[in-house]
Amino acid sequence: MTEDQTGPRDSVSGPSQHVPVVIVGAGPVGVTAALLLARRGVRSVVLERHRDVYPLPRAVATDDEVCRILQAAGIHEEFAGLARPARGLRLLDARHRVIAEFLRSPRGHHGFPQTSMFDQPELERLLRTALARRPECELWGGAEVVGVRQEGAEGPVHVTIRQDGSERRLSADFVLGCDGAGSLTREAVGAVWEDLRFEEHWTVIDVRTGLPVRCWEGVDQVCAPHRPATFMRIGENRYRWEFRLRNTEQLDRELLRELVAPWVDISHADDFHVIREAQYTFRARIADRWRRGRVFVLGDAAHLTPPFVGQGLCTGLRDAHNLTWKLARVLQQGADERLLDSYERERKPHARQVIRLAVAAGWAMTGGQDAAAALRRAAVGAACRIPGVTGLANRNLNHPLPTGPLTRRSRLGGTHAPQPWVSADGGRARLDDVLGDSFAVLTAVPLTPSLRAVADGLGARIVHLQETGDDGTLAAWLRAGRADAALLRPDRVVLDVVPAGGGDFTGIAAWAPLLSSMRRPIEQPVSAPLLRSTTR
Ligand SMILES: O=C(O)/C=C/c1cccc(O)c1
Repeated sequence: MTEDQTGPRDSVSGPSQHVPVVIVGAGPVGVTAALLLARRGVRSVVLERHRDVYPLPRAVATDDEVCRILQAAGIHEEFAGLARPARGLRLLDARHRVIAEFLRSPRGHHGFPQTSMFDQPELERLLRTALARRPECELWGGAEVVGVRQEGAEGPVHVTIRQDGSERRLSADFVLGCDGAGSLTREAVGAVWEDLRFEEHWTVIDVRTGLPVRCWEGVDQVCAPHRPATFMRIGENRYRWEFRLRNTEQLDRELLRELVAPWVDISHADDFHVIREAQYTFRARIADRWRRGRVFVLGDAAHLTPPFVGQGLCTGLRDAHNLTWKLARVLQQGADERLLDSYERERKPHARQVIRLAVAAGWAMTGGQDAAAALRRAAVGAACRIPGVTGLANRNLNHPLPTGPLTRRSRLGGTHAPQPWVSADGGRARLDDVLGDSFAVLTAVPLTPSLRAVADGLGARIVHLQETGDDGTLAAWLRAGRADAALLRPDRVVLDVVPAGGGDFTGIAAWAPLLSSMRRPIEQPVSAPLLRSTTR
């Protein structure tokens, strides 16, 4: 990528420090990526142009898969202390009658509440505290990245940084651009936005109040083309409203009183403090490429989604989870760099689907003022048939990643394994805490020596379902997937299965060459039927 570089070429003299990974941007995606790498022993420097956490809230929601990612980063318990499980999402009509209700479970497939609300600055402080505990990570505040350039096809990436009035340079094996919508790294990757055709101006207000607020402890989406709105409780006495104002409107106290009246009466009250008011242009966009050479983009640098399904930050954290274990395998085990091609291939279709769902939800709230639109909205209540709105029922999108070398075609391939509580050391633990940070095999039957050798080649933990002491979730899941055993990637996605009745991992010929470590090649069994006895 020498010819497609961003920023000054060699304006900085002197030797540059080398680090395996440079992460541009210390928002939640960047810091989570650093923590996930650190858990695998990969060193990184996180560069952030601001010195402190941005003090105002932006993202407000996580789903259960994202809580699992925070678990992998080692902060889920602290996060639970500041998050508030939500009951779900309701679509209301202009008169605030419920048209459709999508309830979220307090314990979803991943073992966490399917929707939780939180305050972003609190999450960011938590992430940074966790980062400060890791010797593998450094966070450089006040460090603005002004150039990213890879030396040749195989060479290191040079990052030019402006800090305290002077420029310095870092070189890295890989650079992760977690630098948001205005990403400089995206330019370095040579990406352009694909417009997914949604652009609306909304006003977001965050409020602190002790007044009684009519609230069902979930998210309200008001589907009223003249006055669409979103409302949710974020904390003990913290609330968020989002309104699409008319072009001529100014949000003064009188208009605010009128807008929030369906939820709270502020006519005679002082105790209603707007702690933030911001104008946003909600957009739907996806970068046409997410990687060039050893430079990647993640989060808002790669995709922008309207907030109507609460998935903006979640999508970025999924990117970090998907990419970091692969990078670690390349850096530490000498795995083939083609492994990294799967990042964009797996993540982009999912991000696109999330954006489409958010656009559909936005359309349900705002689209059309004619009689046909009114009828369509009425139909939502009856059958939830507005295109995309049915997807809200399953908005945490536990749909399979596309089939590829690391997601073999089978009933379970590319899906996440569930996470029940299991027995551990005489107590109880979440499954992932027992599995550790690497690959894992969940098996209902004893493994043959050759399958065991494959698992060993991956450094996989082998867990026999008879011994997990879970509530039967795992056995039922394997049965439903018609599998005797499932091979899980470090991000808990099913890489491959041993089909019910025995056999080999079905796709080993595709994934073994990508995952092989230079130190410990994975041997492919010639024929490896499972032993059918129950003894080992
Ligand atoms: O579908 C859910 O459970 C939550 C959706 C959500 C969360 C946060 C903000 C939103 O506009 C929607």
